[in-house]
Amino acid sequence: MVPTDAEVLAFRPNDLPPKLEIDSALQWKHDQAILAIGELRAVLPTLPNAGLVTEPFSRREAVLSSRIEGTRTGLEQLYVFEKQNRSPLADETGDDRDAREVHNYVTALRHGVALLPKLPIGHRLFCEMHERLFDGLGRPGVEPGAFRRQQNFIGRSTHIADATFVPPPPAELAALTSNLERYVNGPRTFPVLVDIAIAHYQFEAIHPFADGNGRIGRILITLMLAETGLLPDPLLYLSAHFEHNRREYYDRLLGISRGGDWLAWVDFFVEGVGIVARDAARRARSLLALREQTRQELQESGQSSRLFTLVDALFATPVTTVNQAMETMGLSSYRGAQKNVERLIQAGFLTEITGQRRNKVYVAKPITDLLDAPSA
Ligand SMILES: Nc1ncnc2c1ncn2[C@@H]1O[C@H](COP(=O)(O)OP(=O)(O)OP(=O)(O)O)[C@@H](O)[C@H]1O
Repeated sequence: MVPTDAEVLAFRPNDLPPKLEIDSALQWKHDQAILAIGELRAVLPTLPNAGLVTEPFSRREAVLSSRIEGTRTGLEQLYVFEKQNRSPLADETGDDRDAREVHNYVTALRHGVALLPKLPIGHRLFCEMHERLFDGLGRPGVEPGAFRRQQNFIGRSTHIADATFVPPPPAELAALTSNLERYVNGPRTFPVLVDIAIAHYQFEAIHPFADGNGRIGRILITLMLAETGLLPDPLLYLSAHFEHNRREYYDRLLGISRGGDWLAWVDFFVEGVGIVARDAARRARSLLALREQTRQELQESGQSSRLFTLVDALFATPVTTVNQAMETMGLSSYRGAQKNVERLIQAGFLTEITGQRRNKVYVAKPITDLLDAPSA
């Protein structure tokens, strides 16, 4: 514990690595999780292209990770925001910030992945992603891309004295982050998923930003998973597991700071990896099956192969407009594109969602439903 200028004691996490004994039960769970990742990896060569899953999975992650912290934007609204740069929810609230924040998560994640070959996972990379996460949000007290200069705390009350957890004071952040950076980029200390669980906890315990720590820390998990080479693309996201078990997620993190209970957290994390990897493999297979079925139905009803181009584009981004469809299909006539969109509406594949006379937006509901479906 270290003093703060708010007259409460703050928690300073110990430098990594922690003292941790991996027992045979945890090792077994770890091996099962690695097998589940292998199951997901095995689906990839059967896909026409990786974008069929990487694009939609990153959107699903953005929605779920942001939802842990209370945003309301769903998958469909995110897609519409990306298409129109405005949120359908803004009609009720006049406020686009919720959707923009989820969209920013996609951008921050993508930016982090793009920087991976150039930067070590650490201070600069975290700040680069944080800058994207808060871009254009104008959140008071948050400096996008910069570590906090103030003491912060976690808890329901607005008084630090009643906080559940008080992270280290700003003066400690640089040294703690350097230690985390050395750990993350150094040789593995524990089995790989255990090291990633440790890094996520440490990042959350440091809580280097005024806001956005949960989300940057969850992107850190995906970046570390991508670095392991277990999967060729960033495809594995833990937010569904954390969102589903939010209380336990928070309690397990707190359990380390309060009682050094690393095992319970690592066990919860590793089990989660197995669950989300199997779920991702199932979802990828279902997407592929839906694509095959849709193509077959269109073929049987004598549709042109141009329409398949549109269907395939919808699997990467399940929202379109007539103008966009025209471009995707390489058509020169608006009317021609409109006819094709109507064919997909009749086939039950596209649904208009704005209810407007102009600027109509069409969503491929069979795809968004499949992505939105709760984990089995
Ligand atoms: N006891 C705890 N110790 C350390 N980290 C915790 C603890 N409880 C929760 N957390 C982490 O802190 C995150 C919340 O921190 P923060 O508010 O900075 O993140 P966020 O992504 O911005 O969320 P929000 O959108 O609410 O601001 C949680 O998502 C979780 O990852």
